[in-house]
Amino acid sequence: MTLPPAPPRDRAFGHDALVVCDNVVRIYQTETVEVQALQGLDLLVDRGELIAVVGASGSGKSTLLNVLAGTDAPTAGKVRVAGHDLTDLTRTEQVHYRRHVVGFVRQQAARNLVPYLTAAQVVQLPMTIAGTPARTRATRADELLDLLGVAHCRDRRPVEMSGGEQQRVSIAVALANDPQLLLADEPTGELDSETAAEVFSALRTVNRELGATVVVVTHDAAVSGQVARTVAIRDGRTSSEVLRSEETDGAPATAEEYAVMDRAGRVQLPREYREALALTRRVRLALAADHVEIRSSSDRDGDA
Ligand SMILES: Nc1ncnc2c1ncn2[C@@H]1O[C@H](COP(=O)(O)OP(=O)(O)OP(=O)(O)O)[C@@H](O)[C@H]1O
Repeated sequence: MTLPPAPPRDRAFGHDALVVCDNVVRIYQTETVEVQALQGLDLLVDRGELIAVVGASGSGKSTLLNVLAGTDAPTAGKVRVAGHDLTDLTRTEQVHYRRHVVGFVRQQAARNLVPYLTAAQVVQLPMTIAGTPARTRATRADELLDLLGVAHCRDRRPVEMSGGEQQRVSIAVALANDPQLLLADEPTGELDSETAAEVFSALRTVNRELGATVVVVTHDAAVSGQVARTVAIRDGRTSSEVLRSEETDGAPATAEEYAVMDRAGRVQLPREYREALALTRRVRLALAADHVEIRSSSDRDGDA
């Protein structure tokens, strides 16, 4: 068949995305073993998106967040966030990046807060370190606590707050220096489902009201069910994405799952598809008018 004319070539991969992961590899080397935590991961996140990252334990989710946070460096590949090339930062740039460009919320609220500081004081802490004037610090801390629905915790220390309140204050701390990217690693992991929904709703609020781009790692199916885009990581690579449309009057919300194709054209076929048609080693590809066919080549299997 005649191929349609090729579209113009892409500009630089993800040239207008806020987050660009291009073939990112992270290998942990210990004395006895080598673990490939990220194995050529590609990911683009646009400014203003809120995405969920899901995947089995050990698939590389936390490694990805640590790389994006600038606290871990990839072994190979490119990572760019808001124009900062994370594989090429000087010490000073690294400090600036972690202080101003990204905010991080960890699963354990205790690691986000300080036991002897009140909510207002702990939200002001990153601003003090950044040299923000006292009056601005106090006003911004109050505004953030208010936006996150925890203004009543202003003068309370962590022990005087519930788990959900602690995590909402943690989000305020992460947003103190107005980062462009907010990263959250299982922020609802230690909460019951009702409290988890409140914390997740707070993440949606900051995404909507402050325009922060949010990447949240979660095991919580309810969370990934509420975002427009869920990216699944398998064996250190992005393997599939679910895109959801919002419910509009009359039309129900829809969710559609897509396989991810990398820049070299590689797509991972789900195991159940491969098993159903006994697809192994080699397959036949054929281009049709609006799709590509993949067929078993079992008749020729066994060839060298
Ligand atoms: N510092 C490290 N040294 C050695 N191996 C590591 C290190 N950190 C992570 N790994 C390994 O890298 C792989 C990916 O780990 P990672 O923590 O990113 O997975 P995850 O998807 O976040 O898992 P979980 O959902 O359990 O938190 C795992 O096999 C893990 O054991």
